[in-house]
Amino acid sequence: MDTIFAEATPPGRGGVSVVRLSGPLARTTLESLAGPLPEPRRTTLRALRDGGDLIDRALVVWFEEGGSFTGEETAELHLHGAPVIANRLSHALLARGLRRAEAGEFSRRAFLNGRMDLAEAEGLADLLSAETEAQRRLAMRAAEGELGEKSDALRVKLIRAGALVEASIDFADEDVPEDVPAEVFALIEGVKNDIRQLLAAYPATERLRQGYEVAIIGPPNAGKSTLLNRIGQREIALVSDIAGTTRDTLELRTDLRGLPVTFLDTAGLRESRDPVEAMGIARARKRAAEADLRIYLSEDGRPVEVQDDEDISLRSKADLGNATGPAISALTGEGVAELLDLVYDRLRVRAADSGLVGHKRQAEALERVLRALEIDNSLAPEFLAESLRHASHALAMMVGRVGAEDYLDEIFSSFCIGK
Ligand SMILES: Nc1nc2c(ncn2[C@@H]2O[C@H](COP(=O)(O)OP(=O)(O)OP(=O)(O)O)[C@@H](O)[C@H]2O)c(=O)[nH]1
Ligand SMILES: [K+]
Ligand SMILES: [Mg+2]
Repeated sequence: MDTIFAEATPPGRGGVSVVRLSGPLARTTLESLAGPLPEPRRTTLRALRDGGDLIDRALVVWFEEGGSFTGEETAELHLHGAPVIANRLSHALLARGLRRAEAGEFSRRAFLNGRMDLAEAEGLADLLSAETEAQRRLAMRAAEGELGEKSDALRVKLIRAGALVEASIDFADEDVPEDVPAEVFALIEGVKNDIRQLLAAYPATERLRQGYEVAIIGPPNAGKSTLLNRIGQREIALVSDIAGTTRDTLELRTDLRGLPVTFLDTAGLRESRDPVEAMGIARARKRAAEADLRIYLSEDGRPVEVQDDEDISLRSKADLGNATGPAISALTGEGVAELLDLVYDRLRVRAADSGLVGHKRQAEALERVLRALEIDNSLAPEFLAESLRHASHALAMMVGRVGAEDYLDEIFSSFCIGK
C-alpha cells in the first residue's frame, strides 16, 4: 500500500495550508521531518526540517491506525499558507517515497478500511457539492450513515427470517414437512413495507439533491427574458421588442431560500419557418417538459399548453393594461416577489417529501430486494431461504458492504484531490 499525501486545503495563499499524509510511511516520514511522534490527536508545534533545511514551523497532528479519517496511520501538517512552503514539503515527501494522492483517494481508503459505507461516501460527495441549505441538510443525513443503519436493521430481520426457514428445513420429517412459521412472512412484509417507503421518497430526494428546474415559457415577446433578468437582478438574457430574440435556453442558478432552483429562459413558442428559431423552440419545449415546474407567461394570460396542475400561468406586462387575473410586470417588478413565493411554496412541499434514498444506484438495489422478496406463501422452504439470501445480499450491496468494486471509481472520482 502506497503512502499518499495531498494538500487538504485549496492551493494558494491563505492563513493555513493543511497537508495530509496517510499510509505505512506516514510514521517514519513524520519522525524524520518533525522529530519524535507527538501524542495522537494532540496538536503540537514542531519545526519541520528536511536535513538541515527548515521547511516551516507547523502544527502537527498524528493519528494512529484505526483512529484517522482513512483508518490508516495519518499525519496532518498545518503549514503557513503559501504555495512555496507546500511545494518545498512535497519535494521532501516525494524524496521519502510518498506519492501524490489522486482525487478522492483518502475517502476511498476510508471506505475500503470500513470507516464509511458507500451511501455515506455518496453523502459526503453530495455534501461537498451542495449549493444550498436544503441540499446540505439532505447530504449531511446521508453522510452520517442513516441509510446504512436502516439497511442493517432490515438485514437483521431478513437474517432472522432466514434462520427460521432453515430451522423448519432441518427439523422437517421426510413425510411431514414442517410449516414455515408465520413470523417469517410477517418479517418479510415488514421489510417490504419499509423498502416501499424508502422508494416512495426517492424521486423527491433525487430532485432535491440535483436541484430543481423551473422553465419560463410562453409566446414570443411575452417578457420571459425580462423576467429572468429581473429574478437574477442582472442582464443575463438579451431583451428586445423583436419576436424570437431568445433561441438557446438560458439558465439562472439561484438559492431560493435554501432550495436549489435553476430558472430557464426559453425561446418564444410559435410556428417558425426560420430553421434556427425552430431548433430553439424544439429545445424550449423539451426543457420545459423535463422541468420540475413551468411558468407560462403571456400578455393575455392564456396558458399555451399546461402540462401539470402545479404549473403557474401569469399575465405579463401588468404595468400596461388592467386585464384581470394574476399578473406581473418584469419591468417594474410588480408581482415578482409573489411569483417567487409561489414557486418556493410548490417546491418546498416536494422537498419535504425527500428521504434517505437519493441515488439511482441505491434505488435500484432496493428494487432488487423487493423483487427477491416477491414470495408466494406456498414456496418450498429451500427456495424461500434462497430468496431471503438474495434480498439480504442486495441490501448489503446498497451500502457497499459487498460488491462495491464497480462503483468506486464513479463515486470517488467526483471528489477533489485531498479529500
Ligand atoms: N411594459 C412592459 N414591457 C415589458 C415587460 N416585460 C418585457 N417587456 C418588453 O417586451 C419586449 C419583449 O421582452 P422579452 O423579455 O425580450 O420577451 P421574450 O418573451 O423573452 O421574447 P422572445 O425571447 O422573443 O420570445 C421588450 O421590448 C421588453 O422591454 C413588462 O413587464 N412591461
Ligand atoms: K423578444
Ligand atoms: Mg427572450
